[in-house]
Amino acid sequence: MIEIENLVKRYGDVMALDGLTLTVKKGQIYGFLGPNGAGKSTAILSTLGLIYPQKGRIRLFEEEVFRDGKYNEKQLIKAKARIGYMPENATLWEFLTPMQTLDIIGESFGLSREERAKRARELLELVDLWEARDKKVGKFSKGMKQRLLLAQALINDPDLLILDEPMTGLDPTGIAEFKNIILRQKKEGKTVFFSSHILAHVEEVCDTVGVIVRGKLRAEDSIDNIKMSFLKKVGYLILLETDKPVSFDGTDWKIEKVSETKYKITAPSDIRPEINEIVWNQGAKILQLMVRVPSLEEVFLELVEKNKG
Ligand SMILES: Nc1ncnc2c1ncn2[C@@H]1O[C@H](COP(=O)(O)OP(=O)(O)OP(=O)(O)O)[C@@H](O)[C@H]1O
Repeated sequence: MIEIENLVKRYGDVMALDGLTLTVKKGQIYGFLGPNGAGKSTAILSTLGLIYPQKGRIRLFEEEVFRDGKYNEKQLIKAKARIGYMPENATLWEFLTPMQTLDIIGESFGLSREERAKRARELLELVDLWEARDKKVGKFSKGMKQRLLLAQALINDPDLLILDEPMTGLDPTGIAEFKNIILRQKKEGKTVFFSSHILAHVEEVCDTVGVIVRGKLRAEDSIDNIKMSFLKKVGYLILLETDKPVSFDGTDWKIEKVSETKYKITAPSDIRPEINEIVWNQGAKILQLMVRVPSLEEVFLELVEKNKG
């Protein structure tokens, strides 16, 4: 659905995208994760043809829309008819009701009066705002506003939804509600690409995560696979029964002696068989061996730290 290749965007001296490459496949919920200023909004704005990168390629729905500084306007317009976009920090007309808001947006997409009324009802039910359909938006909570913005993005029944930081500023209930709506989109066969700098937003809901740091993608995979690739950093916490210290000389493992019988070991692969052998050969016994799989949070922070420059 989205293929970005070696995209470069400079704002004066600031290198916002430094050869960004990423792929979003049909039916995915793709979490575009990165710290503040990493280049997420720049990538999204480029995908929508709203800013001019200097180099690279962008394909949408398998058609090239951008190459080396130029958009193919015809293809871009065609692609955008199939995209729903929710910008970061978007504002609503506070003095209008959700019905009026969706009516105006529907009209701008060329929907007839009947279509607009039908679509508004479907969408307001979907985002759980039907009861509030005739209330002024100005009185809404942040969560209600975000859900209305999402309904707005869905007005043209898009195949691809692009959401820039949609959950920022929501409370836990708001986040849970938003995640549910996103999951429902996937069930309907839609593809969702959304950015966040908060890890908890992408965990649970995304099947694929791309991590951008300083304008480059540093990892792109399923959450499980990203964690697996960090298995080399897995730590084993070992409890031994021994009357003398055990030596791990000759291994390249990182050993931290917590006490005479307790060791924390970090190793680049699954070393469980070797640990057994070493300990056994020195007359000691393993009482407990715990594997410490890193959380996505740790993986993310590590990626950010490693690529900070
Ligand atoms: N219009 C602009 N003019 C100059 N520099 C800009 C402009 N827009 C963004 N930048 C810079 O480009 C870099 C990437 O910004 P971008 O907004 O794409 O990051 P982001 O990952 O979306 O950040 P956030 O999570 O804070 O929204 C940052 O250093 C930012 O300051």
